[in-house]
Amino acid sequence: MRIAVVGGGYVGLVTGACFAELGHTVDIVEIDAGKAAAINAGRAPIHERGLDALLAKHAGVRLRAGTDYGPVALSDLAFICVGTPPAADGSADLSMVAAASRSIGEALREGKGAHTVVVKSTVPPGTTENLVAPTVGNHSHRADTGFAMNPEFLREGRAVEDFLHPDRIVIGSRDGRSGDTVAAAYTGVSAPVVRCGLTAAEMIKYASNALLATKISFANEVGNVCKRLGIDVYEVMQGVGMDHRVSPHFLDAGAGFGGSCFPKDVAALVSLAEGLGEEPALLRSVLDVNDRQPLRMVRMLEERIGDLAGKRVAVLGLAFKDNTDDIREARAVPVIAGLLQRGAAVAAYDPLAAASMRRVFPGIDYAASAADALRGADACLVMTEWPEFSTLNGEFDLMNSRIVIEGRRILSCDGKEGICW
Ligand SMILES: NC(=O)C1=CN([C@@H]2O[C@H](COP(=O)(O)OP(=O)(O)OC[C@H]3O[C@@H](n4cnc5c(N)ncnc54)[C@H](O)[C@@H]3O)[C@@H](O)[C@H]2O)C=CC1
Ligand SMILES: O=C(O)[C@H]1O[C@H](OP(=O)(O)OP(=O)(O)OC[C@H]2O[C@@H](n3ccc(=O)[nH]c3=O)[C@H](O)[C@@H]2O)[C@H](O)[C@@H](O)[C@@H]1O
Repeated sequence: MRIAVVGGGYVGLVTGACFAELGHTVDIVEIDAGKAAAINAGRAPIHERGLDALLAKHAGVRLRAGTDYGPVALSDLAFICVGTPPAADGSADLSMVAAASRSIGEALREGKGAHTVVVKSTVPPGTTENLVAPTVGNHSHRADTGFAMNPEFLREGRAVEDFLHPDRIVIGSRDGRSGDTVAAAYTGVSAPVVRCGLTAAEMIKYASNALLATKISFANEVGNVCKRLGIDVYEVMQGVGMDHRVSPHFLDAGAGFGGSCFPKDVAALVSLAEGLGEEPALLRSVLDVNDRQPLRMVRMLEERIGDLAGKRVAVLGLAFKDNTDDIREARAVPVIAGLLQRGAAVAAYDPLAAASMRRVFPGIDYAASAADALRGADACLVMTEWPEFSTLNGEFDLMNSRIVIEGRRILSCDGKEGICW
């Protein structure tokens, strides 16, 4: 099959590389010429386990990237994988989806045979039907294009594995042929396929992210009560998660959820619900609890050591989670801002994300290792679940005092004296 992937970011590049691995011929259309060149040179512009190996195997062979939409006209399937960032009011900004749809429409004017346009970006219910399909149609002047919606559930840092071994593949379509063509592209991936309408597929994605985010905020709210009671929320949630109706996943309390998706997708669902005249009280609370968690950590530290002015605080972990250099909505950002506001000096360390964070906070110290960040620190806040932090132990002895607040339950050192969450 010939597949065009529009947008070569986290989702587009992983989608393109994995479809090439499944045997398809893939063209990535990416407006950023630098990214396209890197992909063609076999260099992943993002850090994703397994991606370099796929690029080494397929770049220049079955996988090509460029800024030109020409390959769309030759494709059986064109996947839209551009960003849908939050607008100022929390709703999804669909300008990139609209622009991509226009360009796809123009390209399809030259196309022969059957084409299916597939939305993979996370978009509010109704977008494929009411924005993408009419925009493509108005610019292609064709009525024979098929449309499908195939949401993506991959996690950053585990994207290749998630794409090739998903829990399910959701395919929304308004005609059977389009849905069948998308399903055929996944031949070789073993997973149940959910077939539904376009709008239901869009809603499945929002509802999935919103439910996962809700589990985390629920665990955090219960965790805050557990803290007052002097009991361990992880022990409590382990007991709760053993009920198969709940599942043990996404019940880890701590600093709250970050990343480019949960905060924006829950906000977009809130905005959508409000626009429809609903009162999304639960979803608003999910965001509210999440917004408060990072500063709770700073306040816990103040309760513990008093005024933070002039204190040196090590912040371990800057990425929004482990195995990525992505700092979008990372919980370390409000924590560092809160520490600086209180006059503390920050020594930060992250195995991958220091360069990105330096653009946000150029004036703080960036250490080359966790040990360097901890040396001489009065306290430490752990913000990311990096596996390498789990083995830290003697390094905490380099601190002035062994006060460590875990925003992620990752430390396994013995003698957890002074260590709390
Ligand atoms: N990052 C993630 O883990 C996941 C993201 N999603 C969703 O997938 C979508 C894409 O997200 P990311 O890949 O993270 O975004 P991204 O920002 O990393 O990548 C989007 C890419 O599209 C390119 N682009 C923008 N407009 C274009 C146009 N008109 N033509 C060609 N290329 C264009 C940009 O230059 C950028 O490289 C979003 O809707 C997001 O919510 C869904 C599942 C997982
Ligand atoms: O739509 C998306 O973009 C993606 O959003 C999330 O993936 P991702 O944001 O990459 O990362 P997660 O592993 O879900 O973690 C998100 C945040 O929640 C936090 N988290 C996660 C689990 C938990 O129990 N507690 C918790 O605080 C993590 O530390 C991280 O900050 C979803 O897990 C993916 O299924 C989805 O495709």
